[in-house]
Amino acid sequence: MVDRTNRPSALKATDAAGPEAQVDIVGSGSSSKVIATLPSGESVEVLLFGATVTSWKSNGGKTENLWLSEKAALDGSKAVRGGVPVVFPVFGPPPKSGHPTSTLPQHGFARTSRWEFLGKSSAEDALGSNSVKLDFGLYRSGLSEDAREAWPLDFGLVYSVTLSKDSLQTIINVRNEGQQSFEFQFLLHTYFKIQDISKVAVNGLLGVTYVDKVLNATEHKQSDNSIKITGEVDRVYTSIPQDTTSIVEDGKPRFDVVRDNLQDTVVWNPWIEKAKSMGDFSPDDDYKHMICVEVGTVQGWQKLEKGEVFEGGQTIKSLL
Ligand SMILES: O=P(O)(O)OC[C@H]1O[C@H](O)[C@H](O)[C@@H](O)[C@@H]1O
Repeated sequence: MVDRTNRPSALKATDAAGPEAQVDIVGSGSSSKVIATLPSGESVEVLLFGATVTSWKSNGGKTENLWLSEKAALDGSKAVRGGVPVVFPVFGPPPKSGHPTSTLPQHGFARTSRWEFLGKSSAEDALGSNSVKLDFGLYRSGLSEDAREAWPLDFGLVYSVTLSKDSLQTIINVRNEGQQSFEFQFLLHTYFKIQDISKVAVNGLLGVTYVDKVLNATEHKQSDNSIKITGEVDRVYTSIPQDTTSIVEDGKPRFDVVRDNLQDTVVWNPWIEKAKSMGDFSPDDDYKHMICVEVGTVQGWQKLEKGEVFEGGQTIKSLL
């Protein structure tokens, strides 16, 4: 784990000799995005709207790892369909009443708020490869009036996106900056790009209890280590002891998703009808080319007292 303060370390250039990552801010207004590229060609793109990672290319920049709908709104008009939307402070539809998140929209406000780019820092790993960390911030002052009214609590989020040669790390740091305690849920709604859903399996959840949202929210225990996707899947796996969930394609490991201080994972594929019914999911049959494996803390609530900090996230490894 990195430091648990809520502010990113001062911008610091690497002491390492050799070229550093290139970081550019492109576009304007709600379409602004930060693009970082390593000297070896790998890259990441983060839209300030939602701090949504919309592209992550590994393998010298040749392999796109994230699925992004052709009709994803990238102009700040709605949450991005694809990439890595950040879900905070509530997952899914909020509780009907009686909770401070009750009047928030599905998946909360983080994915539809404009974040600040706080800066970059560079580092070199043990093998001498460069990596670059981009920090994004969202505070109460940055929320829409609606969100501020719906969730009248004082908080600070710093979201750090670190691009390395074969991995992407995305970590949230949540601080309670107010006088009273608050509760939240958090999830990274990662859309992985895959070649063919019929050849994909999600491994590493054996023995874990899950709620099946397709089967009327019934509770089950995962009895097979290998989950094949042959229809709509929407499952919330909770209290997972294993750190790593793997996406295997054609019998070969494709991605490892390593949880950091997060115990839950949602596995989602909308399949034929649901994909068709979503106006921003395109092309219709691209449910064949994506799988969401979403790490988070969504069972119950994380509680932060005044001044307390929570930190958690994921490291995703592209294994091609
Ligand atoms: O359409 P969205 O609000 O982006 O939600 C997309 C999906 O997110 C999660 O995976 C939930 O478990 C699903 O129930 C939901 O359909």
